[in-house]
Amino acid sequence: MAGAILAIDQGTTSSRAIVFGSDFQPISVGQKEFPQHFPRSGWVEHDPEDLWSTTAAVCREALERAHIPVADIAAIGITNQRETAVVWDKKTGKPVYNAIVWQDRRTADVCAKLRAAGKEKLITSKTGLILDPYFSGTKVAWILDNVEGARARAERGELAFGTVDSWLIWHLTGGGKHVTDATNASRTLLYNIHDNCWDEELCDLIGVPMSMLPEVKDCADDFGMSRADLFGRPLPILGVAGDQQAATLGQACFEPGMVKSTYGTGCFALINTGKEPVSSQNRLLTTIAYRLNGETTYALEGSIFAAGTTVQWLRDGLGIINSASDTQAMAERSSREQQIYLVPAFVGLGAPHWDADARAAIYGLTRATGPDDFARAALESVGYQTRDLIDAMQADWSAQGQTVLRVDGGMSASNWTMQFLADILGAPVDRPKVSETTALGAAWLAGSRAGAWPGQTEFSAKWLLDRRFSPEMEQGERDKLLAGWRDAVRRTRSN
Ligand SMILES: Nc1ncnc2c1ncn2[C@@H]1O[C@H](COP(=O)(O)OP(=O)(O)O)[C@@H](O)[C@H]1O
Ligand SMILES: O=P(O)(O)OC[C@H](O)CO
Repeated sequence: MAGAILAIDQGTTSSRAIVFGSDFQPISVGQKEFPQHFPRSGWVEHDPEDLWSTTAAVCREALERAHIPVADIAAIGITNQRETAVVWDKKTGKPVYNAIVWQDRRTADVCAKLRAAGKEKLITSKTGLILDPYFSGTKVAWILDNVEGARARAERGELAFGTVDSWLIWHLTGGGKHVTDATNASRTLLYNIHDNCWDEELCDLIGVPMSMLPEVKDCADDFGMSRADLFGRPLPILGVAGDQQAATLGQACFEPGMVKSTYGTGCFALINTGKEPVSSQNRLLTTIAYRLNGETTYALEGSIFAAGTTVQWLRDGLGIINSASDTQAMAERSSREQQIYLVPAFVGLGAPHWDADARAAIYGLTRATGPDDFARAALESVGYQTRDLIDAMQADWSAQGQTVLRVDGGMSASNWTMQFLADILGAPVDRPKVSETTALGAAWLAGSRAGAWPGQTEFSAKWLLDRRFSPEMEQGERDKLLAGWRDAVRRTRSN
């Protein structure tokens, strides 16, 4: 099948590769988990060598399982966990420290100092981001300041910084290319999203020498050729986007006002706001949705740190479920008499609260509360948090109008959760047939650049609905539940 694409999805907990046919359907998948390192409370690291070795292995696995000649692969597309920072030696390709992961909070004090120095407004106006340890810039500076000799080496031009896409491309191309795309660059705190370039003032302020930074390309662009020995022949890398932006493309959210929400470990909702960046009054992020043919399309993003991870906590922390899908029957059994609220601030609260010090809490327990009610509260917390994001989006951008939410990610498989989401939003929730929207978005970038896949209009027309969840809840009930949720969040916040 000519026109097939190898899509790499390097995520927080696993590396995946999917071969898509020219009909946009997955042909084969390879997936490998890798170790998470938690050296101290609030620190999260990955070994960069693991990111690369698992990626190379899953690519080979997917290619073998596809049972098609490698010559039929038109291109490689890459999508990745965003913000995670890798610093390596330009000569040897060896990392100088582990990758510091997006969830890592170690630079909270650096952010607090910058805030106290009155720098947040400047940073937000240029980057569209909030001054938070979530983003790459302060993580890179931490490596330079804490690994012996690293800052001097960086200043001599010997070290490279990259988000995970850059690190993978460096290795895929045999160390020849130090590149990234505009979406990944827009998550670093170092990139000016209005001028579309690295920002010297921000690099000075945060302490990252500009010689470390990769060249920034469009999302569909020439990122180099893979080494001939890796997959049997060199393959062109023609598409790159951060995973949430890739999901936005895979969901064909090309029109202003279209919004997608991805439910994996966390939840990330992006609304396409068109060619003009909308600056948020409600603590959402302004970010680059995609850059194609030199033209930038922007999005407002709401990032929530706990969605599927709350279900994992029911399994691994409380031991009340064996597998994530058990929650469906439990939530169905739970009595509405039991109105408990779980605010899943396990690593603080993300948008729109940005409260790094809040910790999770449960309210409304009685002697009759049981495991079924905990499961329901966990699933409901995902709906409530999404509602908070959508409210913020509507307040920021009046052009939005009626919301139809396109959903994807592992947790969107939960029918109960998706129905509650529609109920609490009071708006329809659409789940597509292809659940691998993140990888599909990367594949579309590469496939369209290769000329093997169609452009936006035809691709959008092929987006197929699996199921629409329509709101069934009475307005009075919704208002009552939301009032209880807001009260629970207020009591959980540290600020
Ligand atoms: N049927 C289900 N019901 C509830 N949660 C689910 C279900 N299936 C998967 N999940 C949750 O979805 C998450 C996995 O989604 P995935 O998109 O693979 O995440 P990631 O890419 O962040 O690793 C897990 O946290 C899991 O608990
Ligand atoms: O790897 P995921 O799917 O958990 O996504 C991580 C996000 O890109 C973090 O911003």
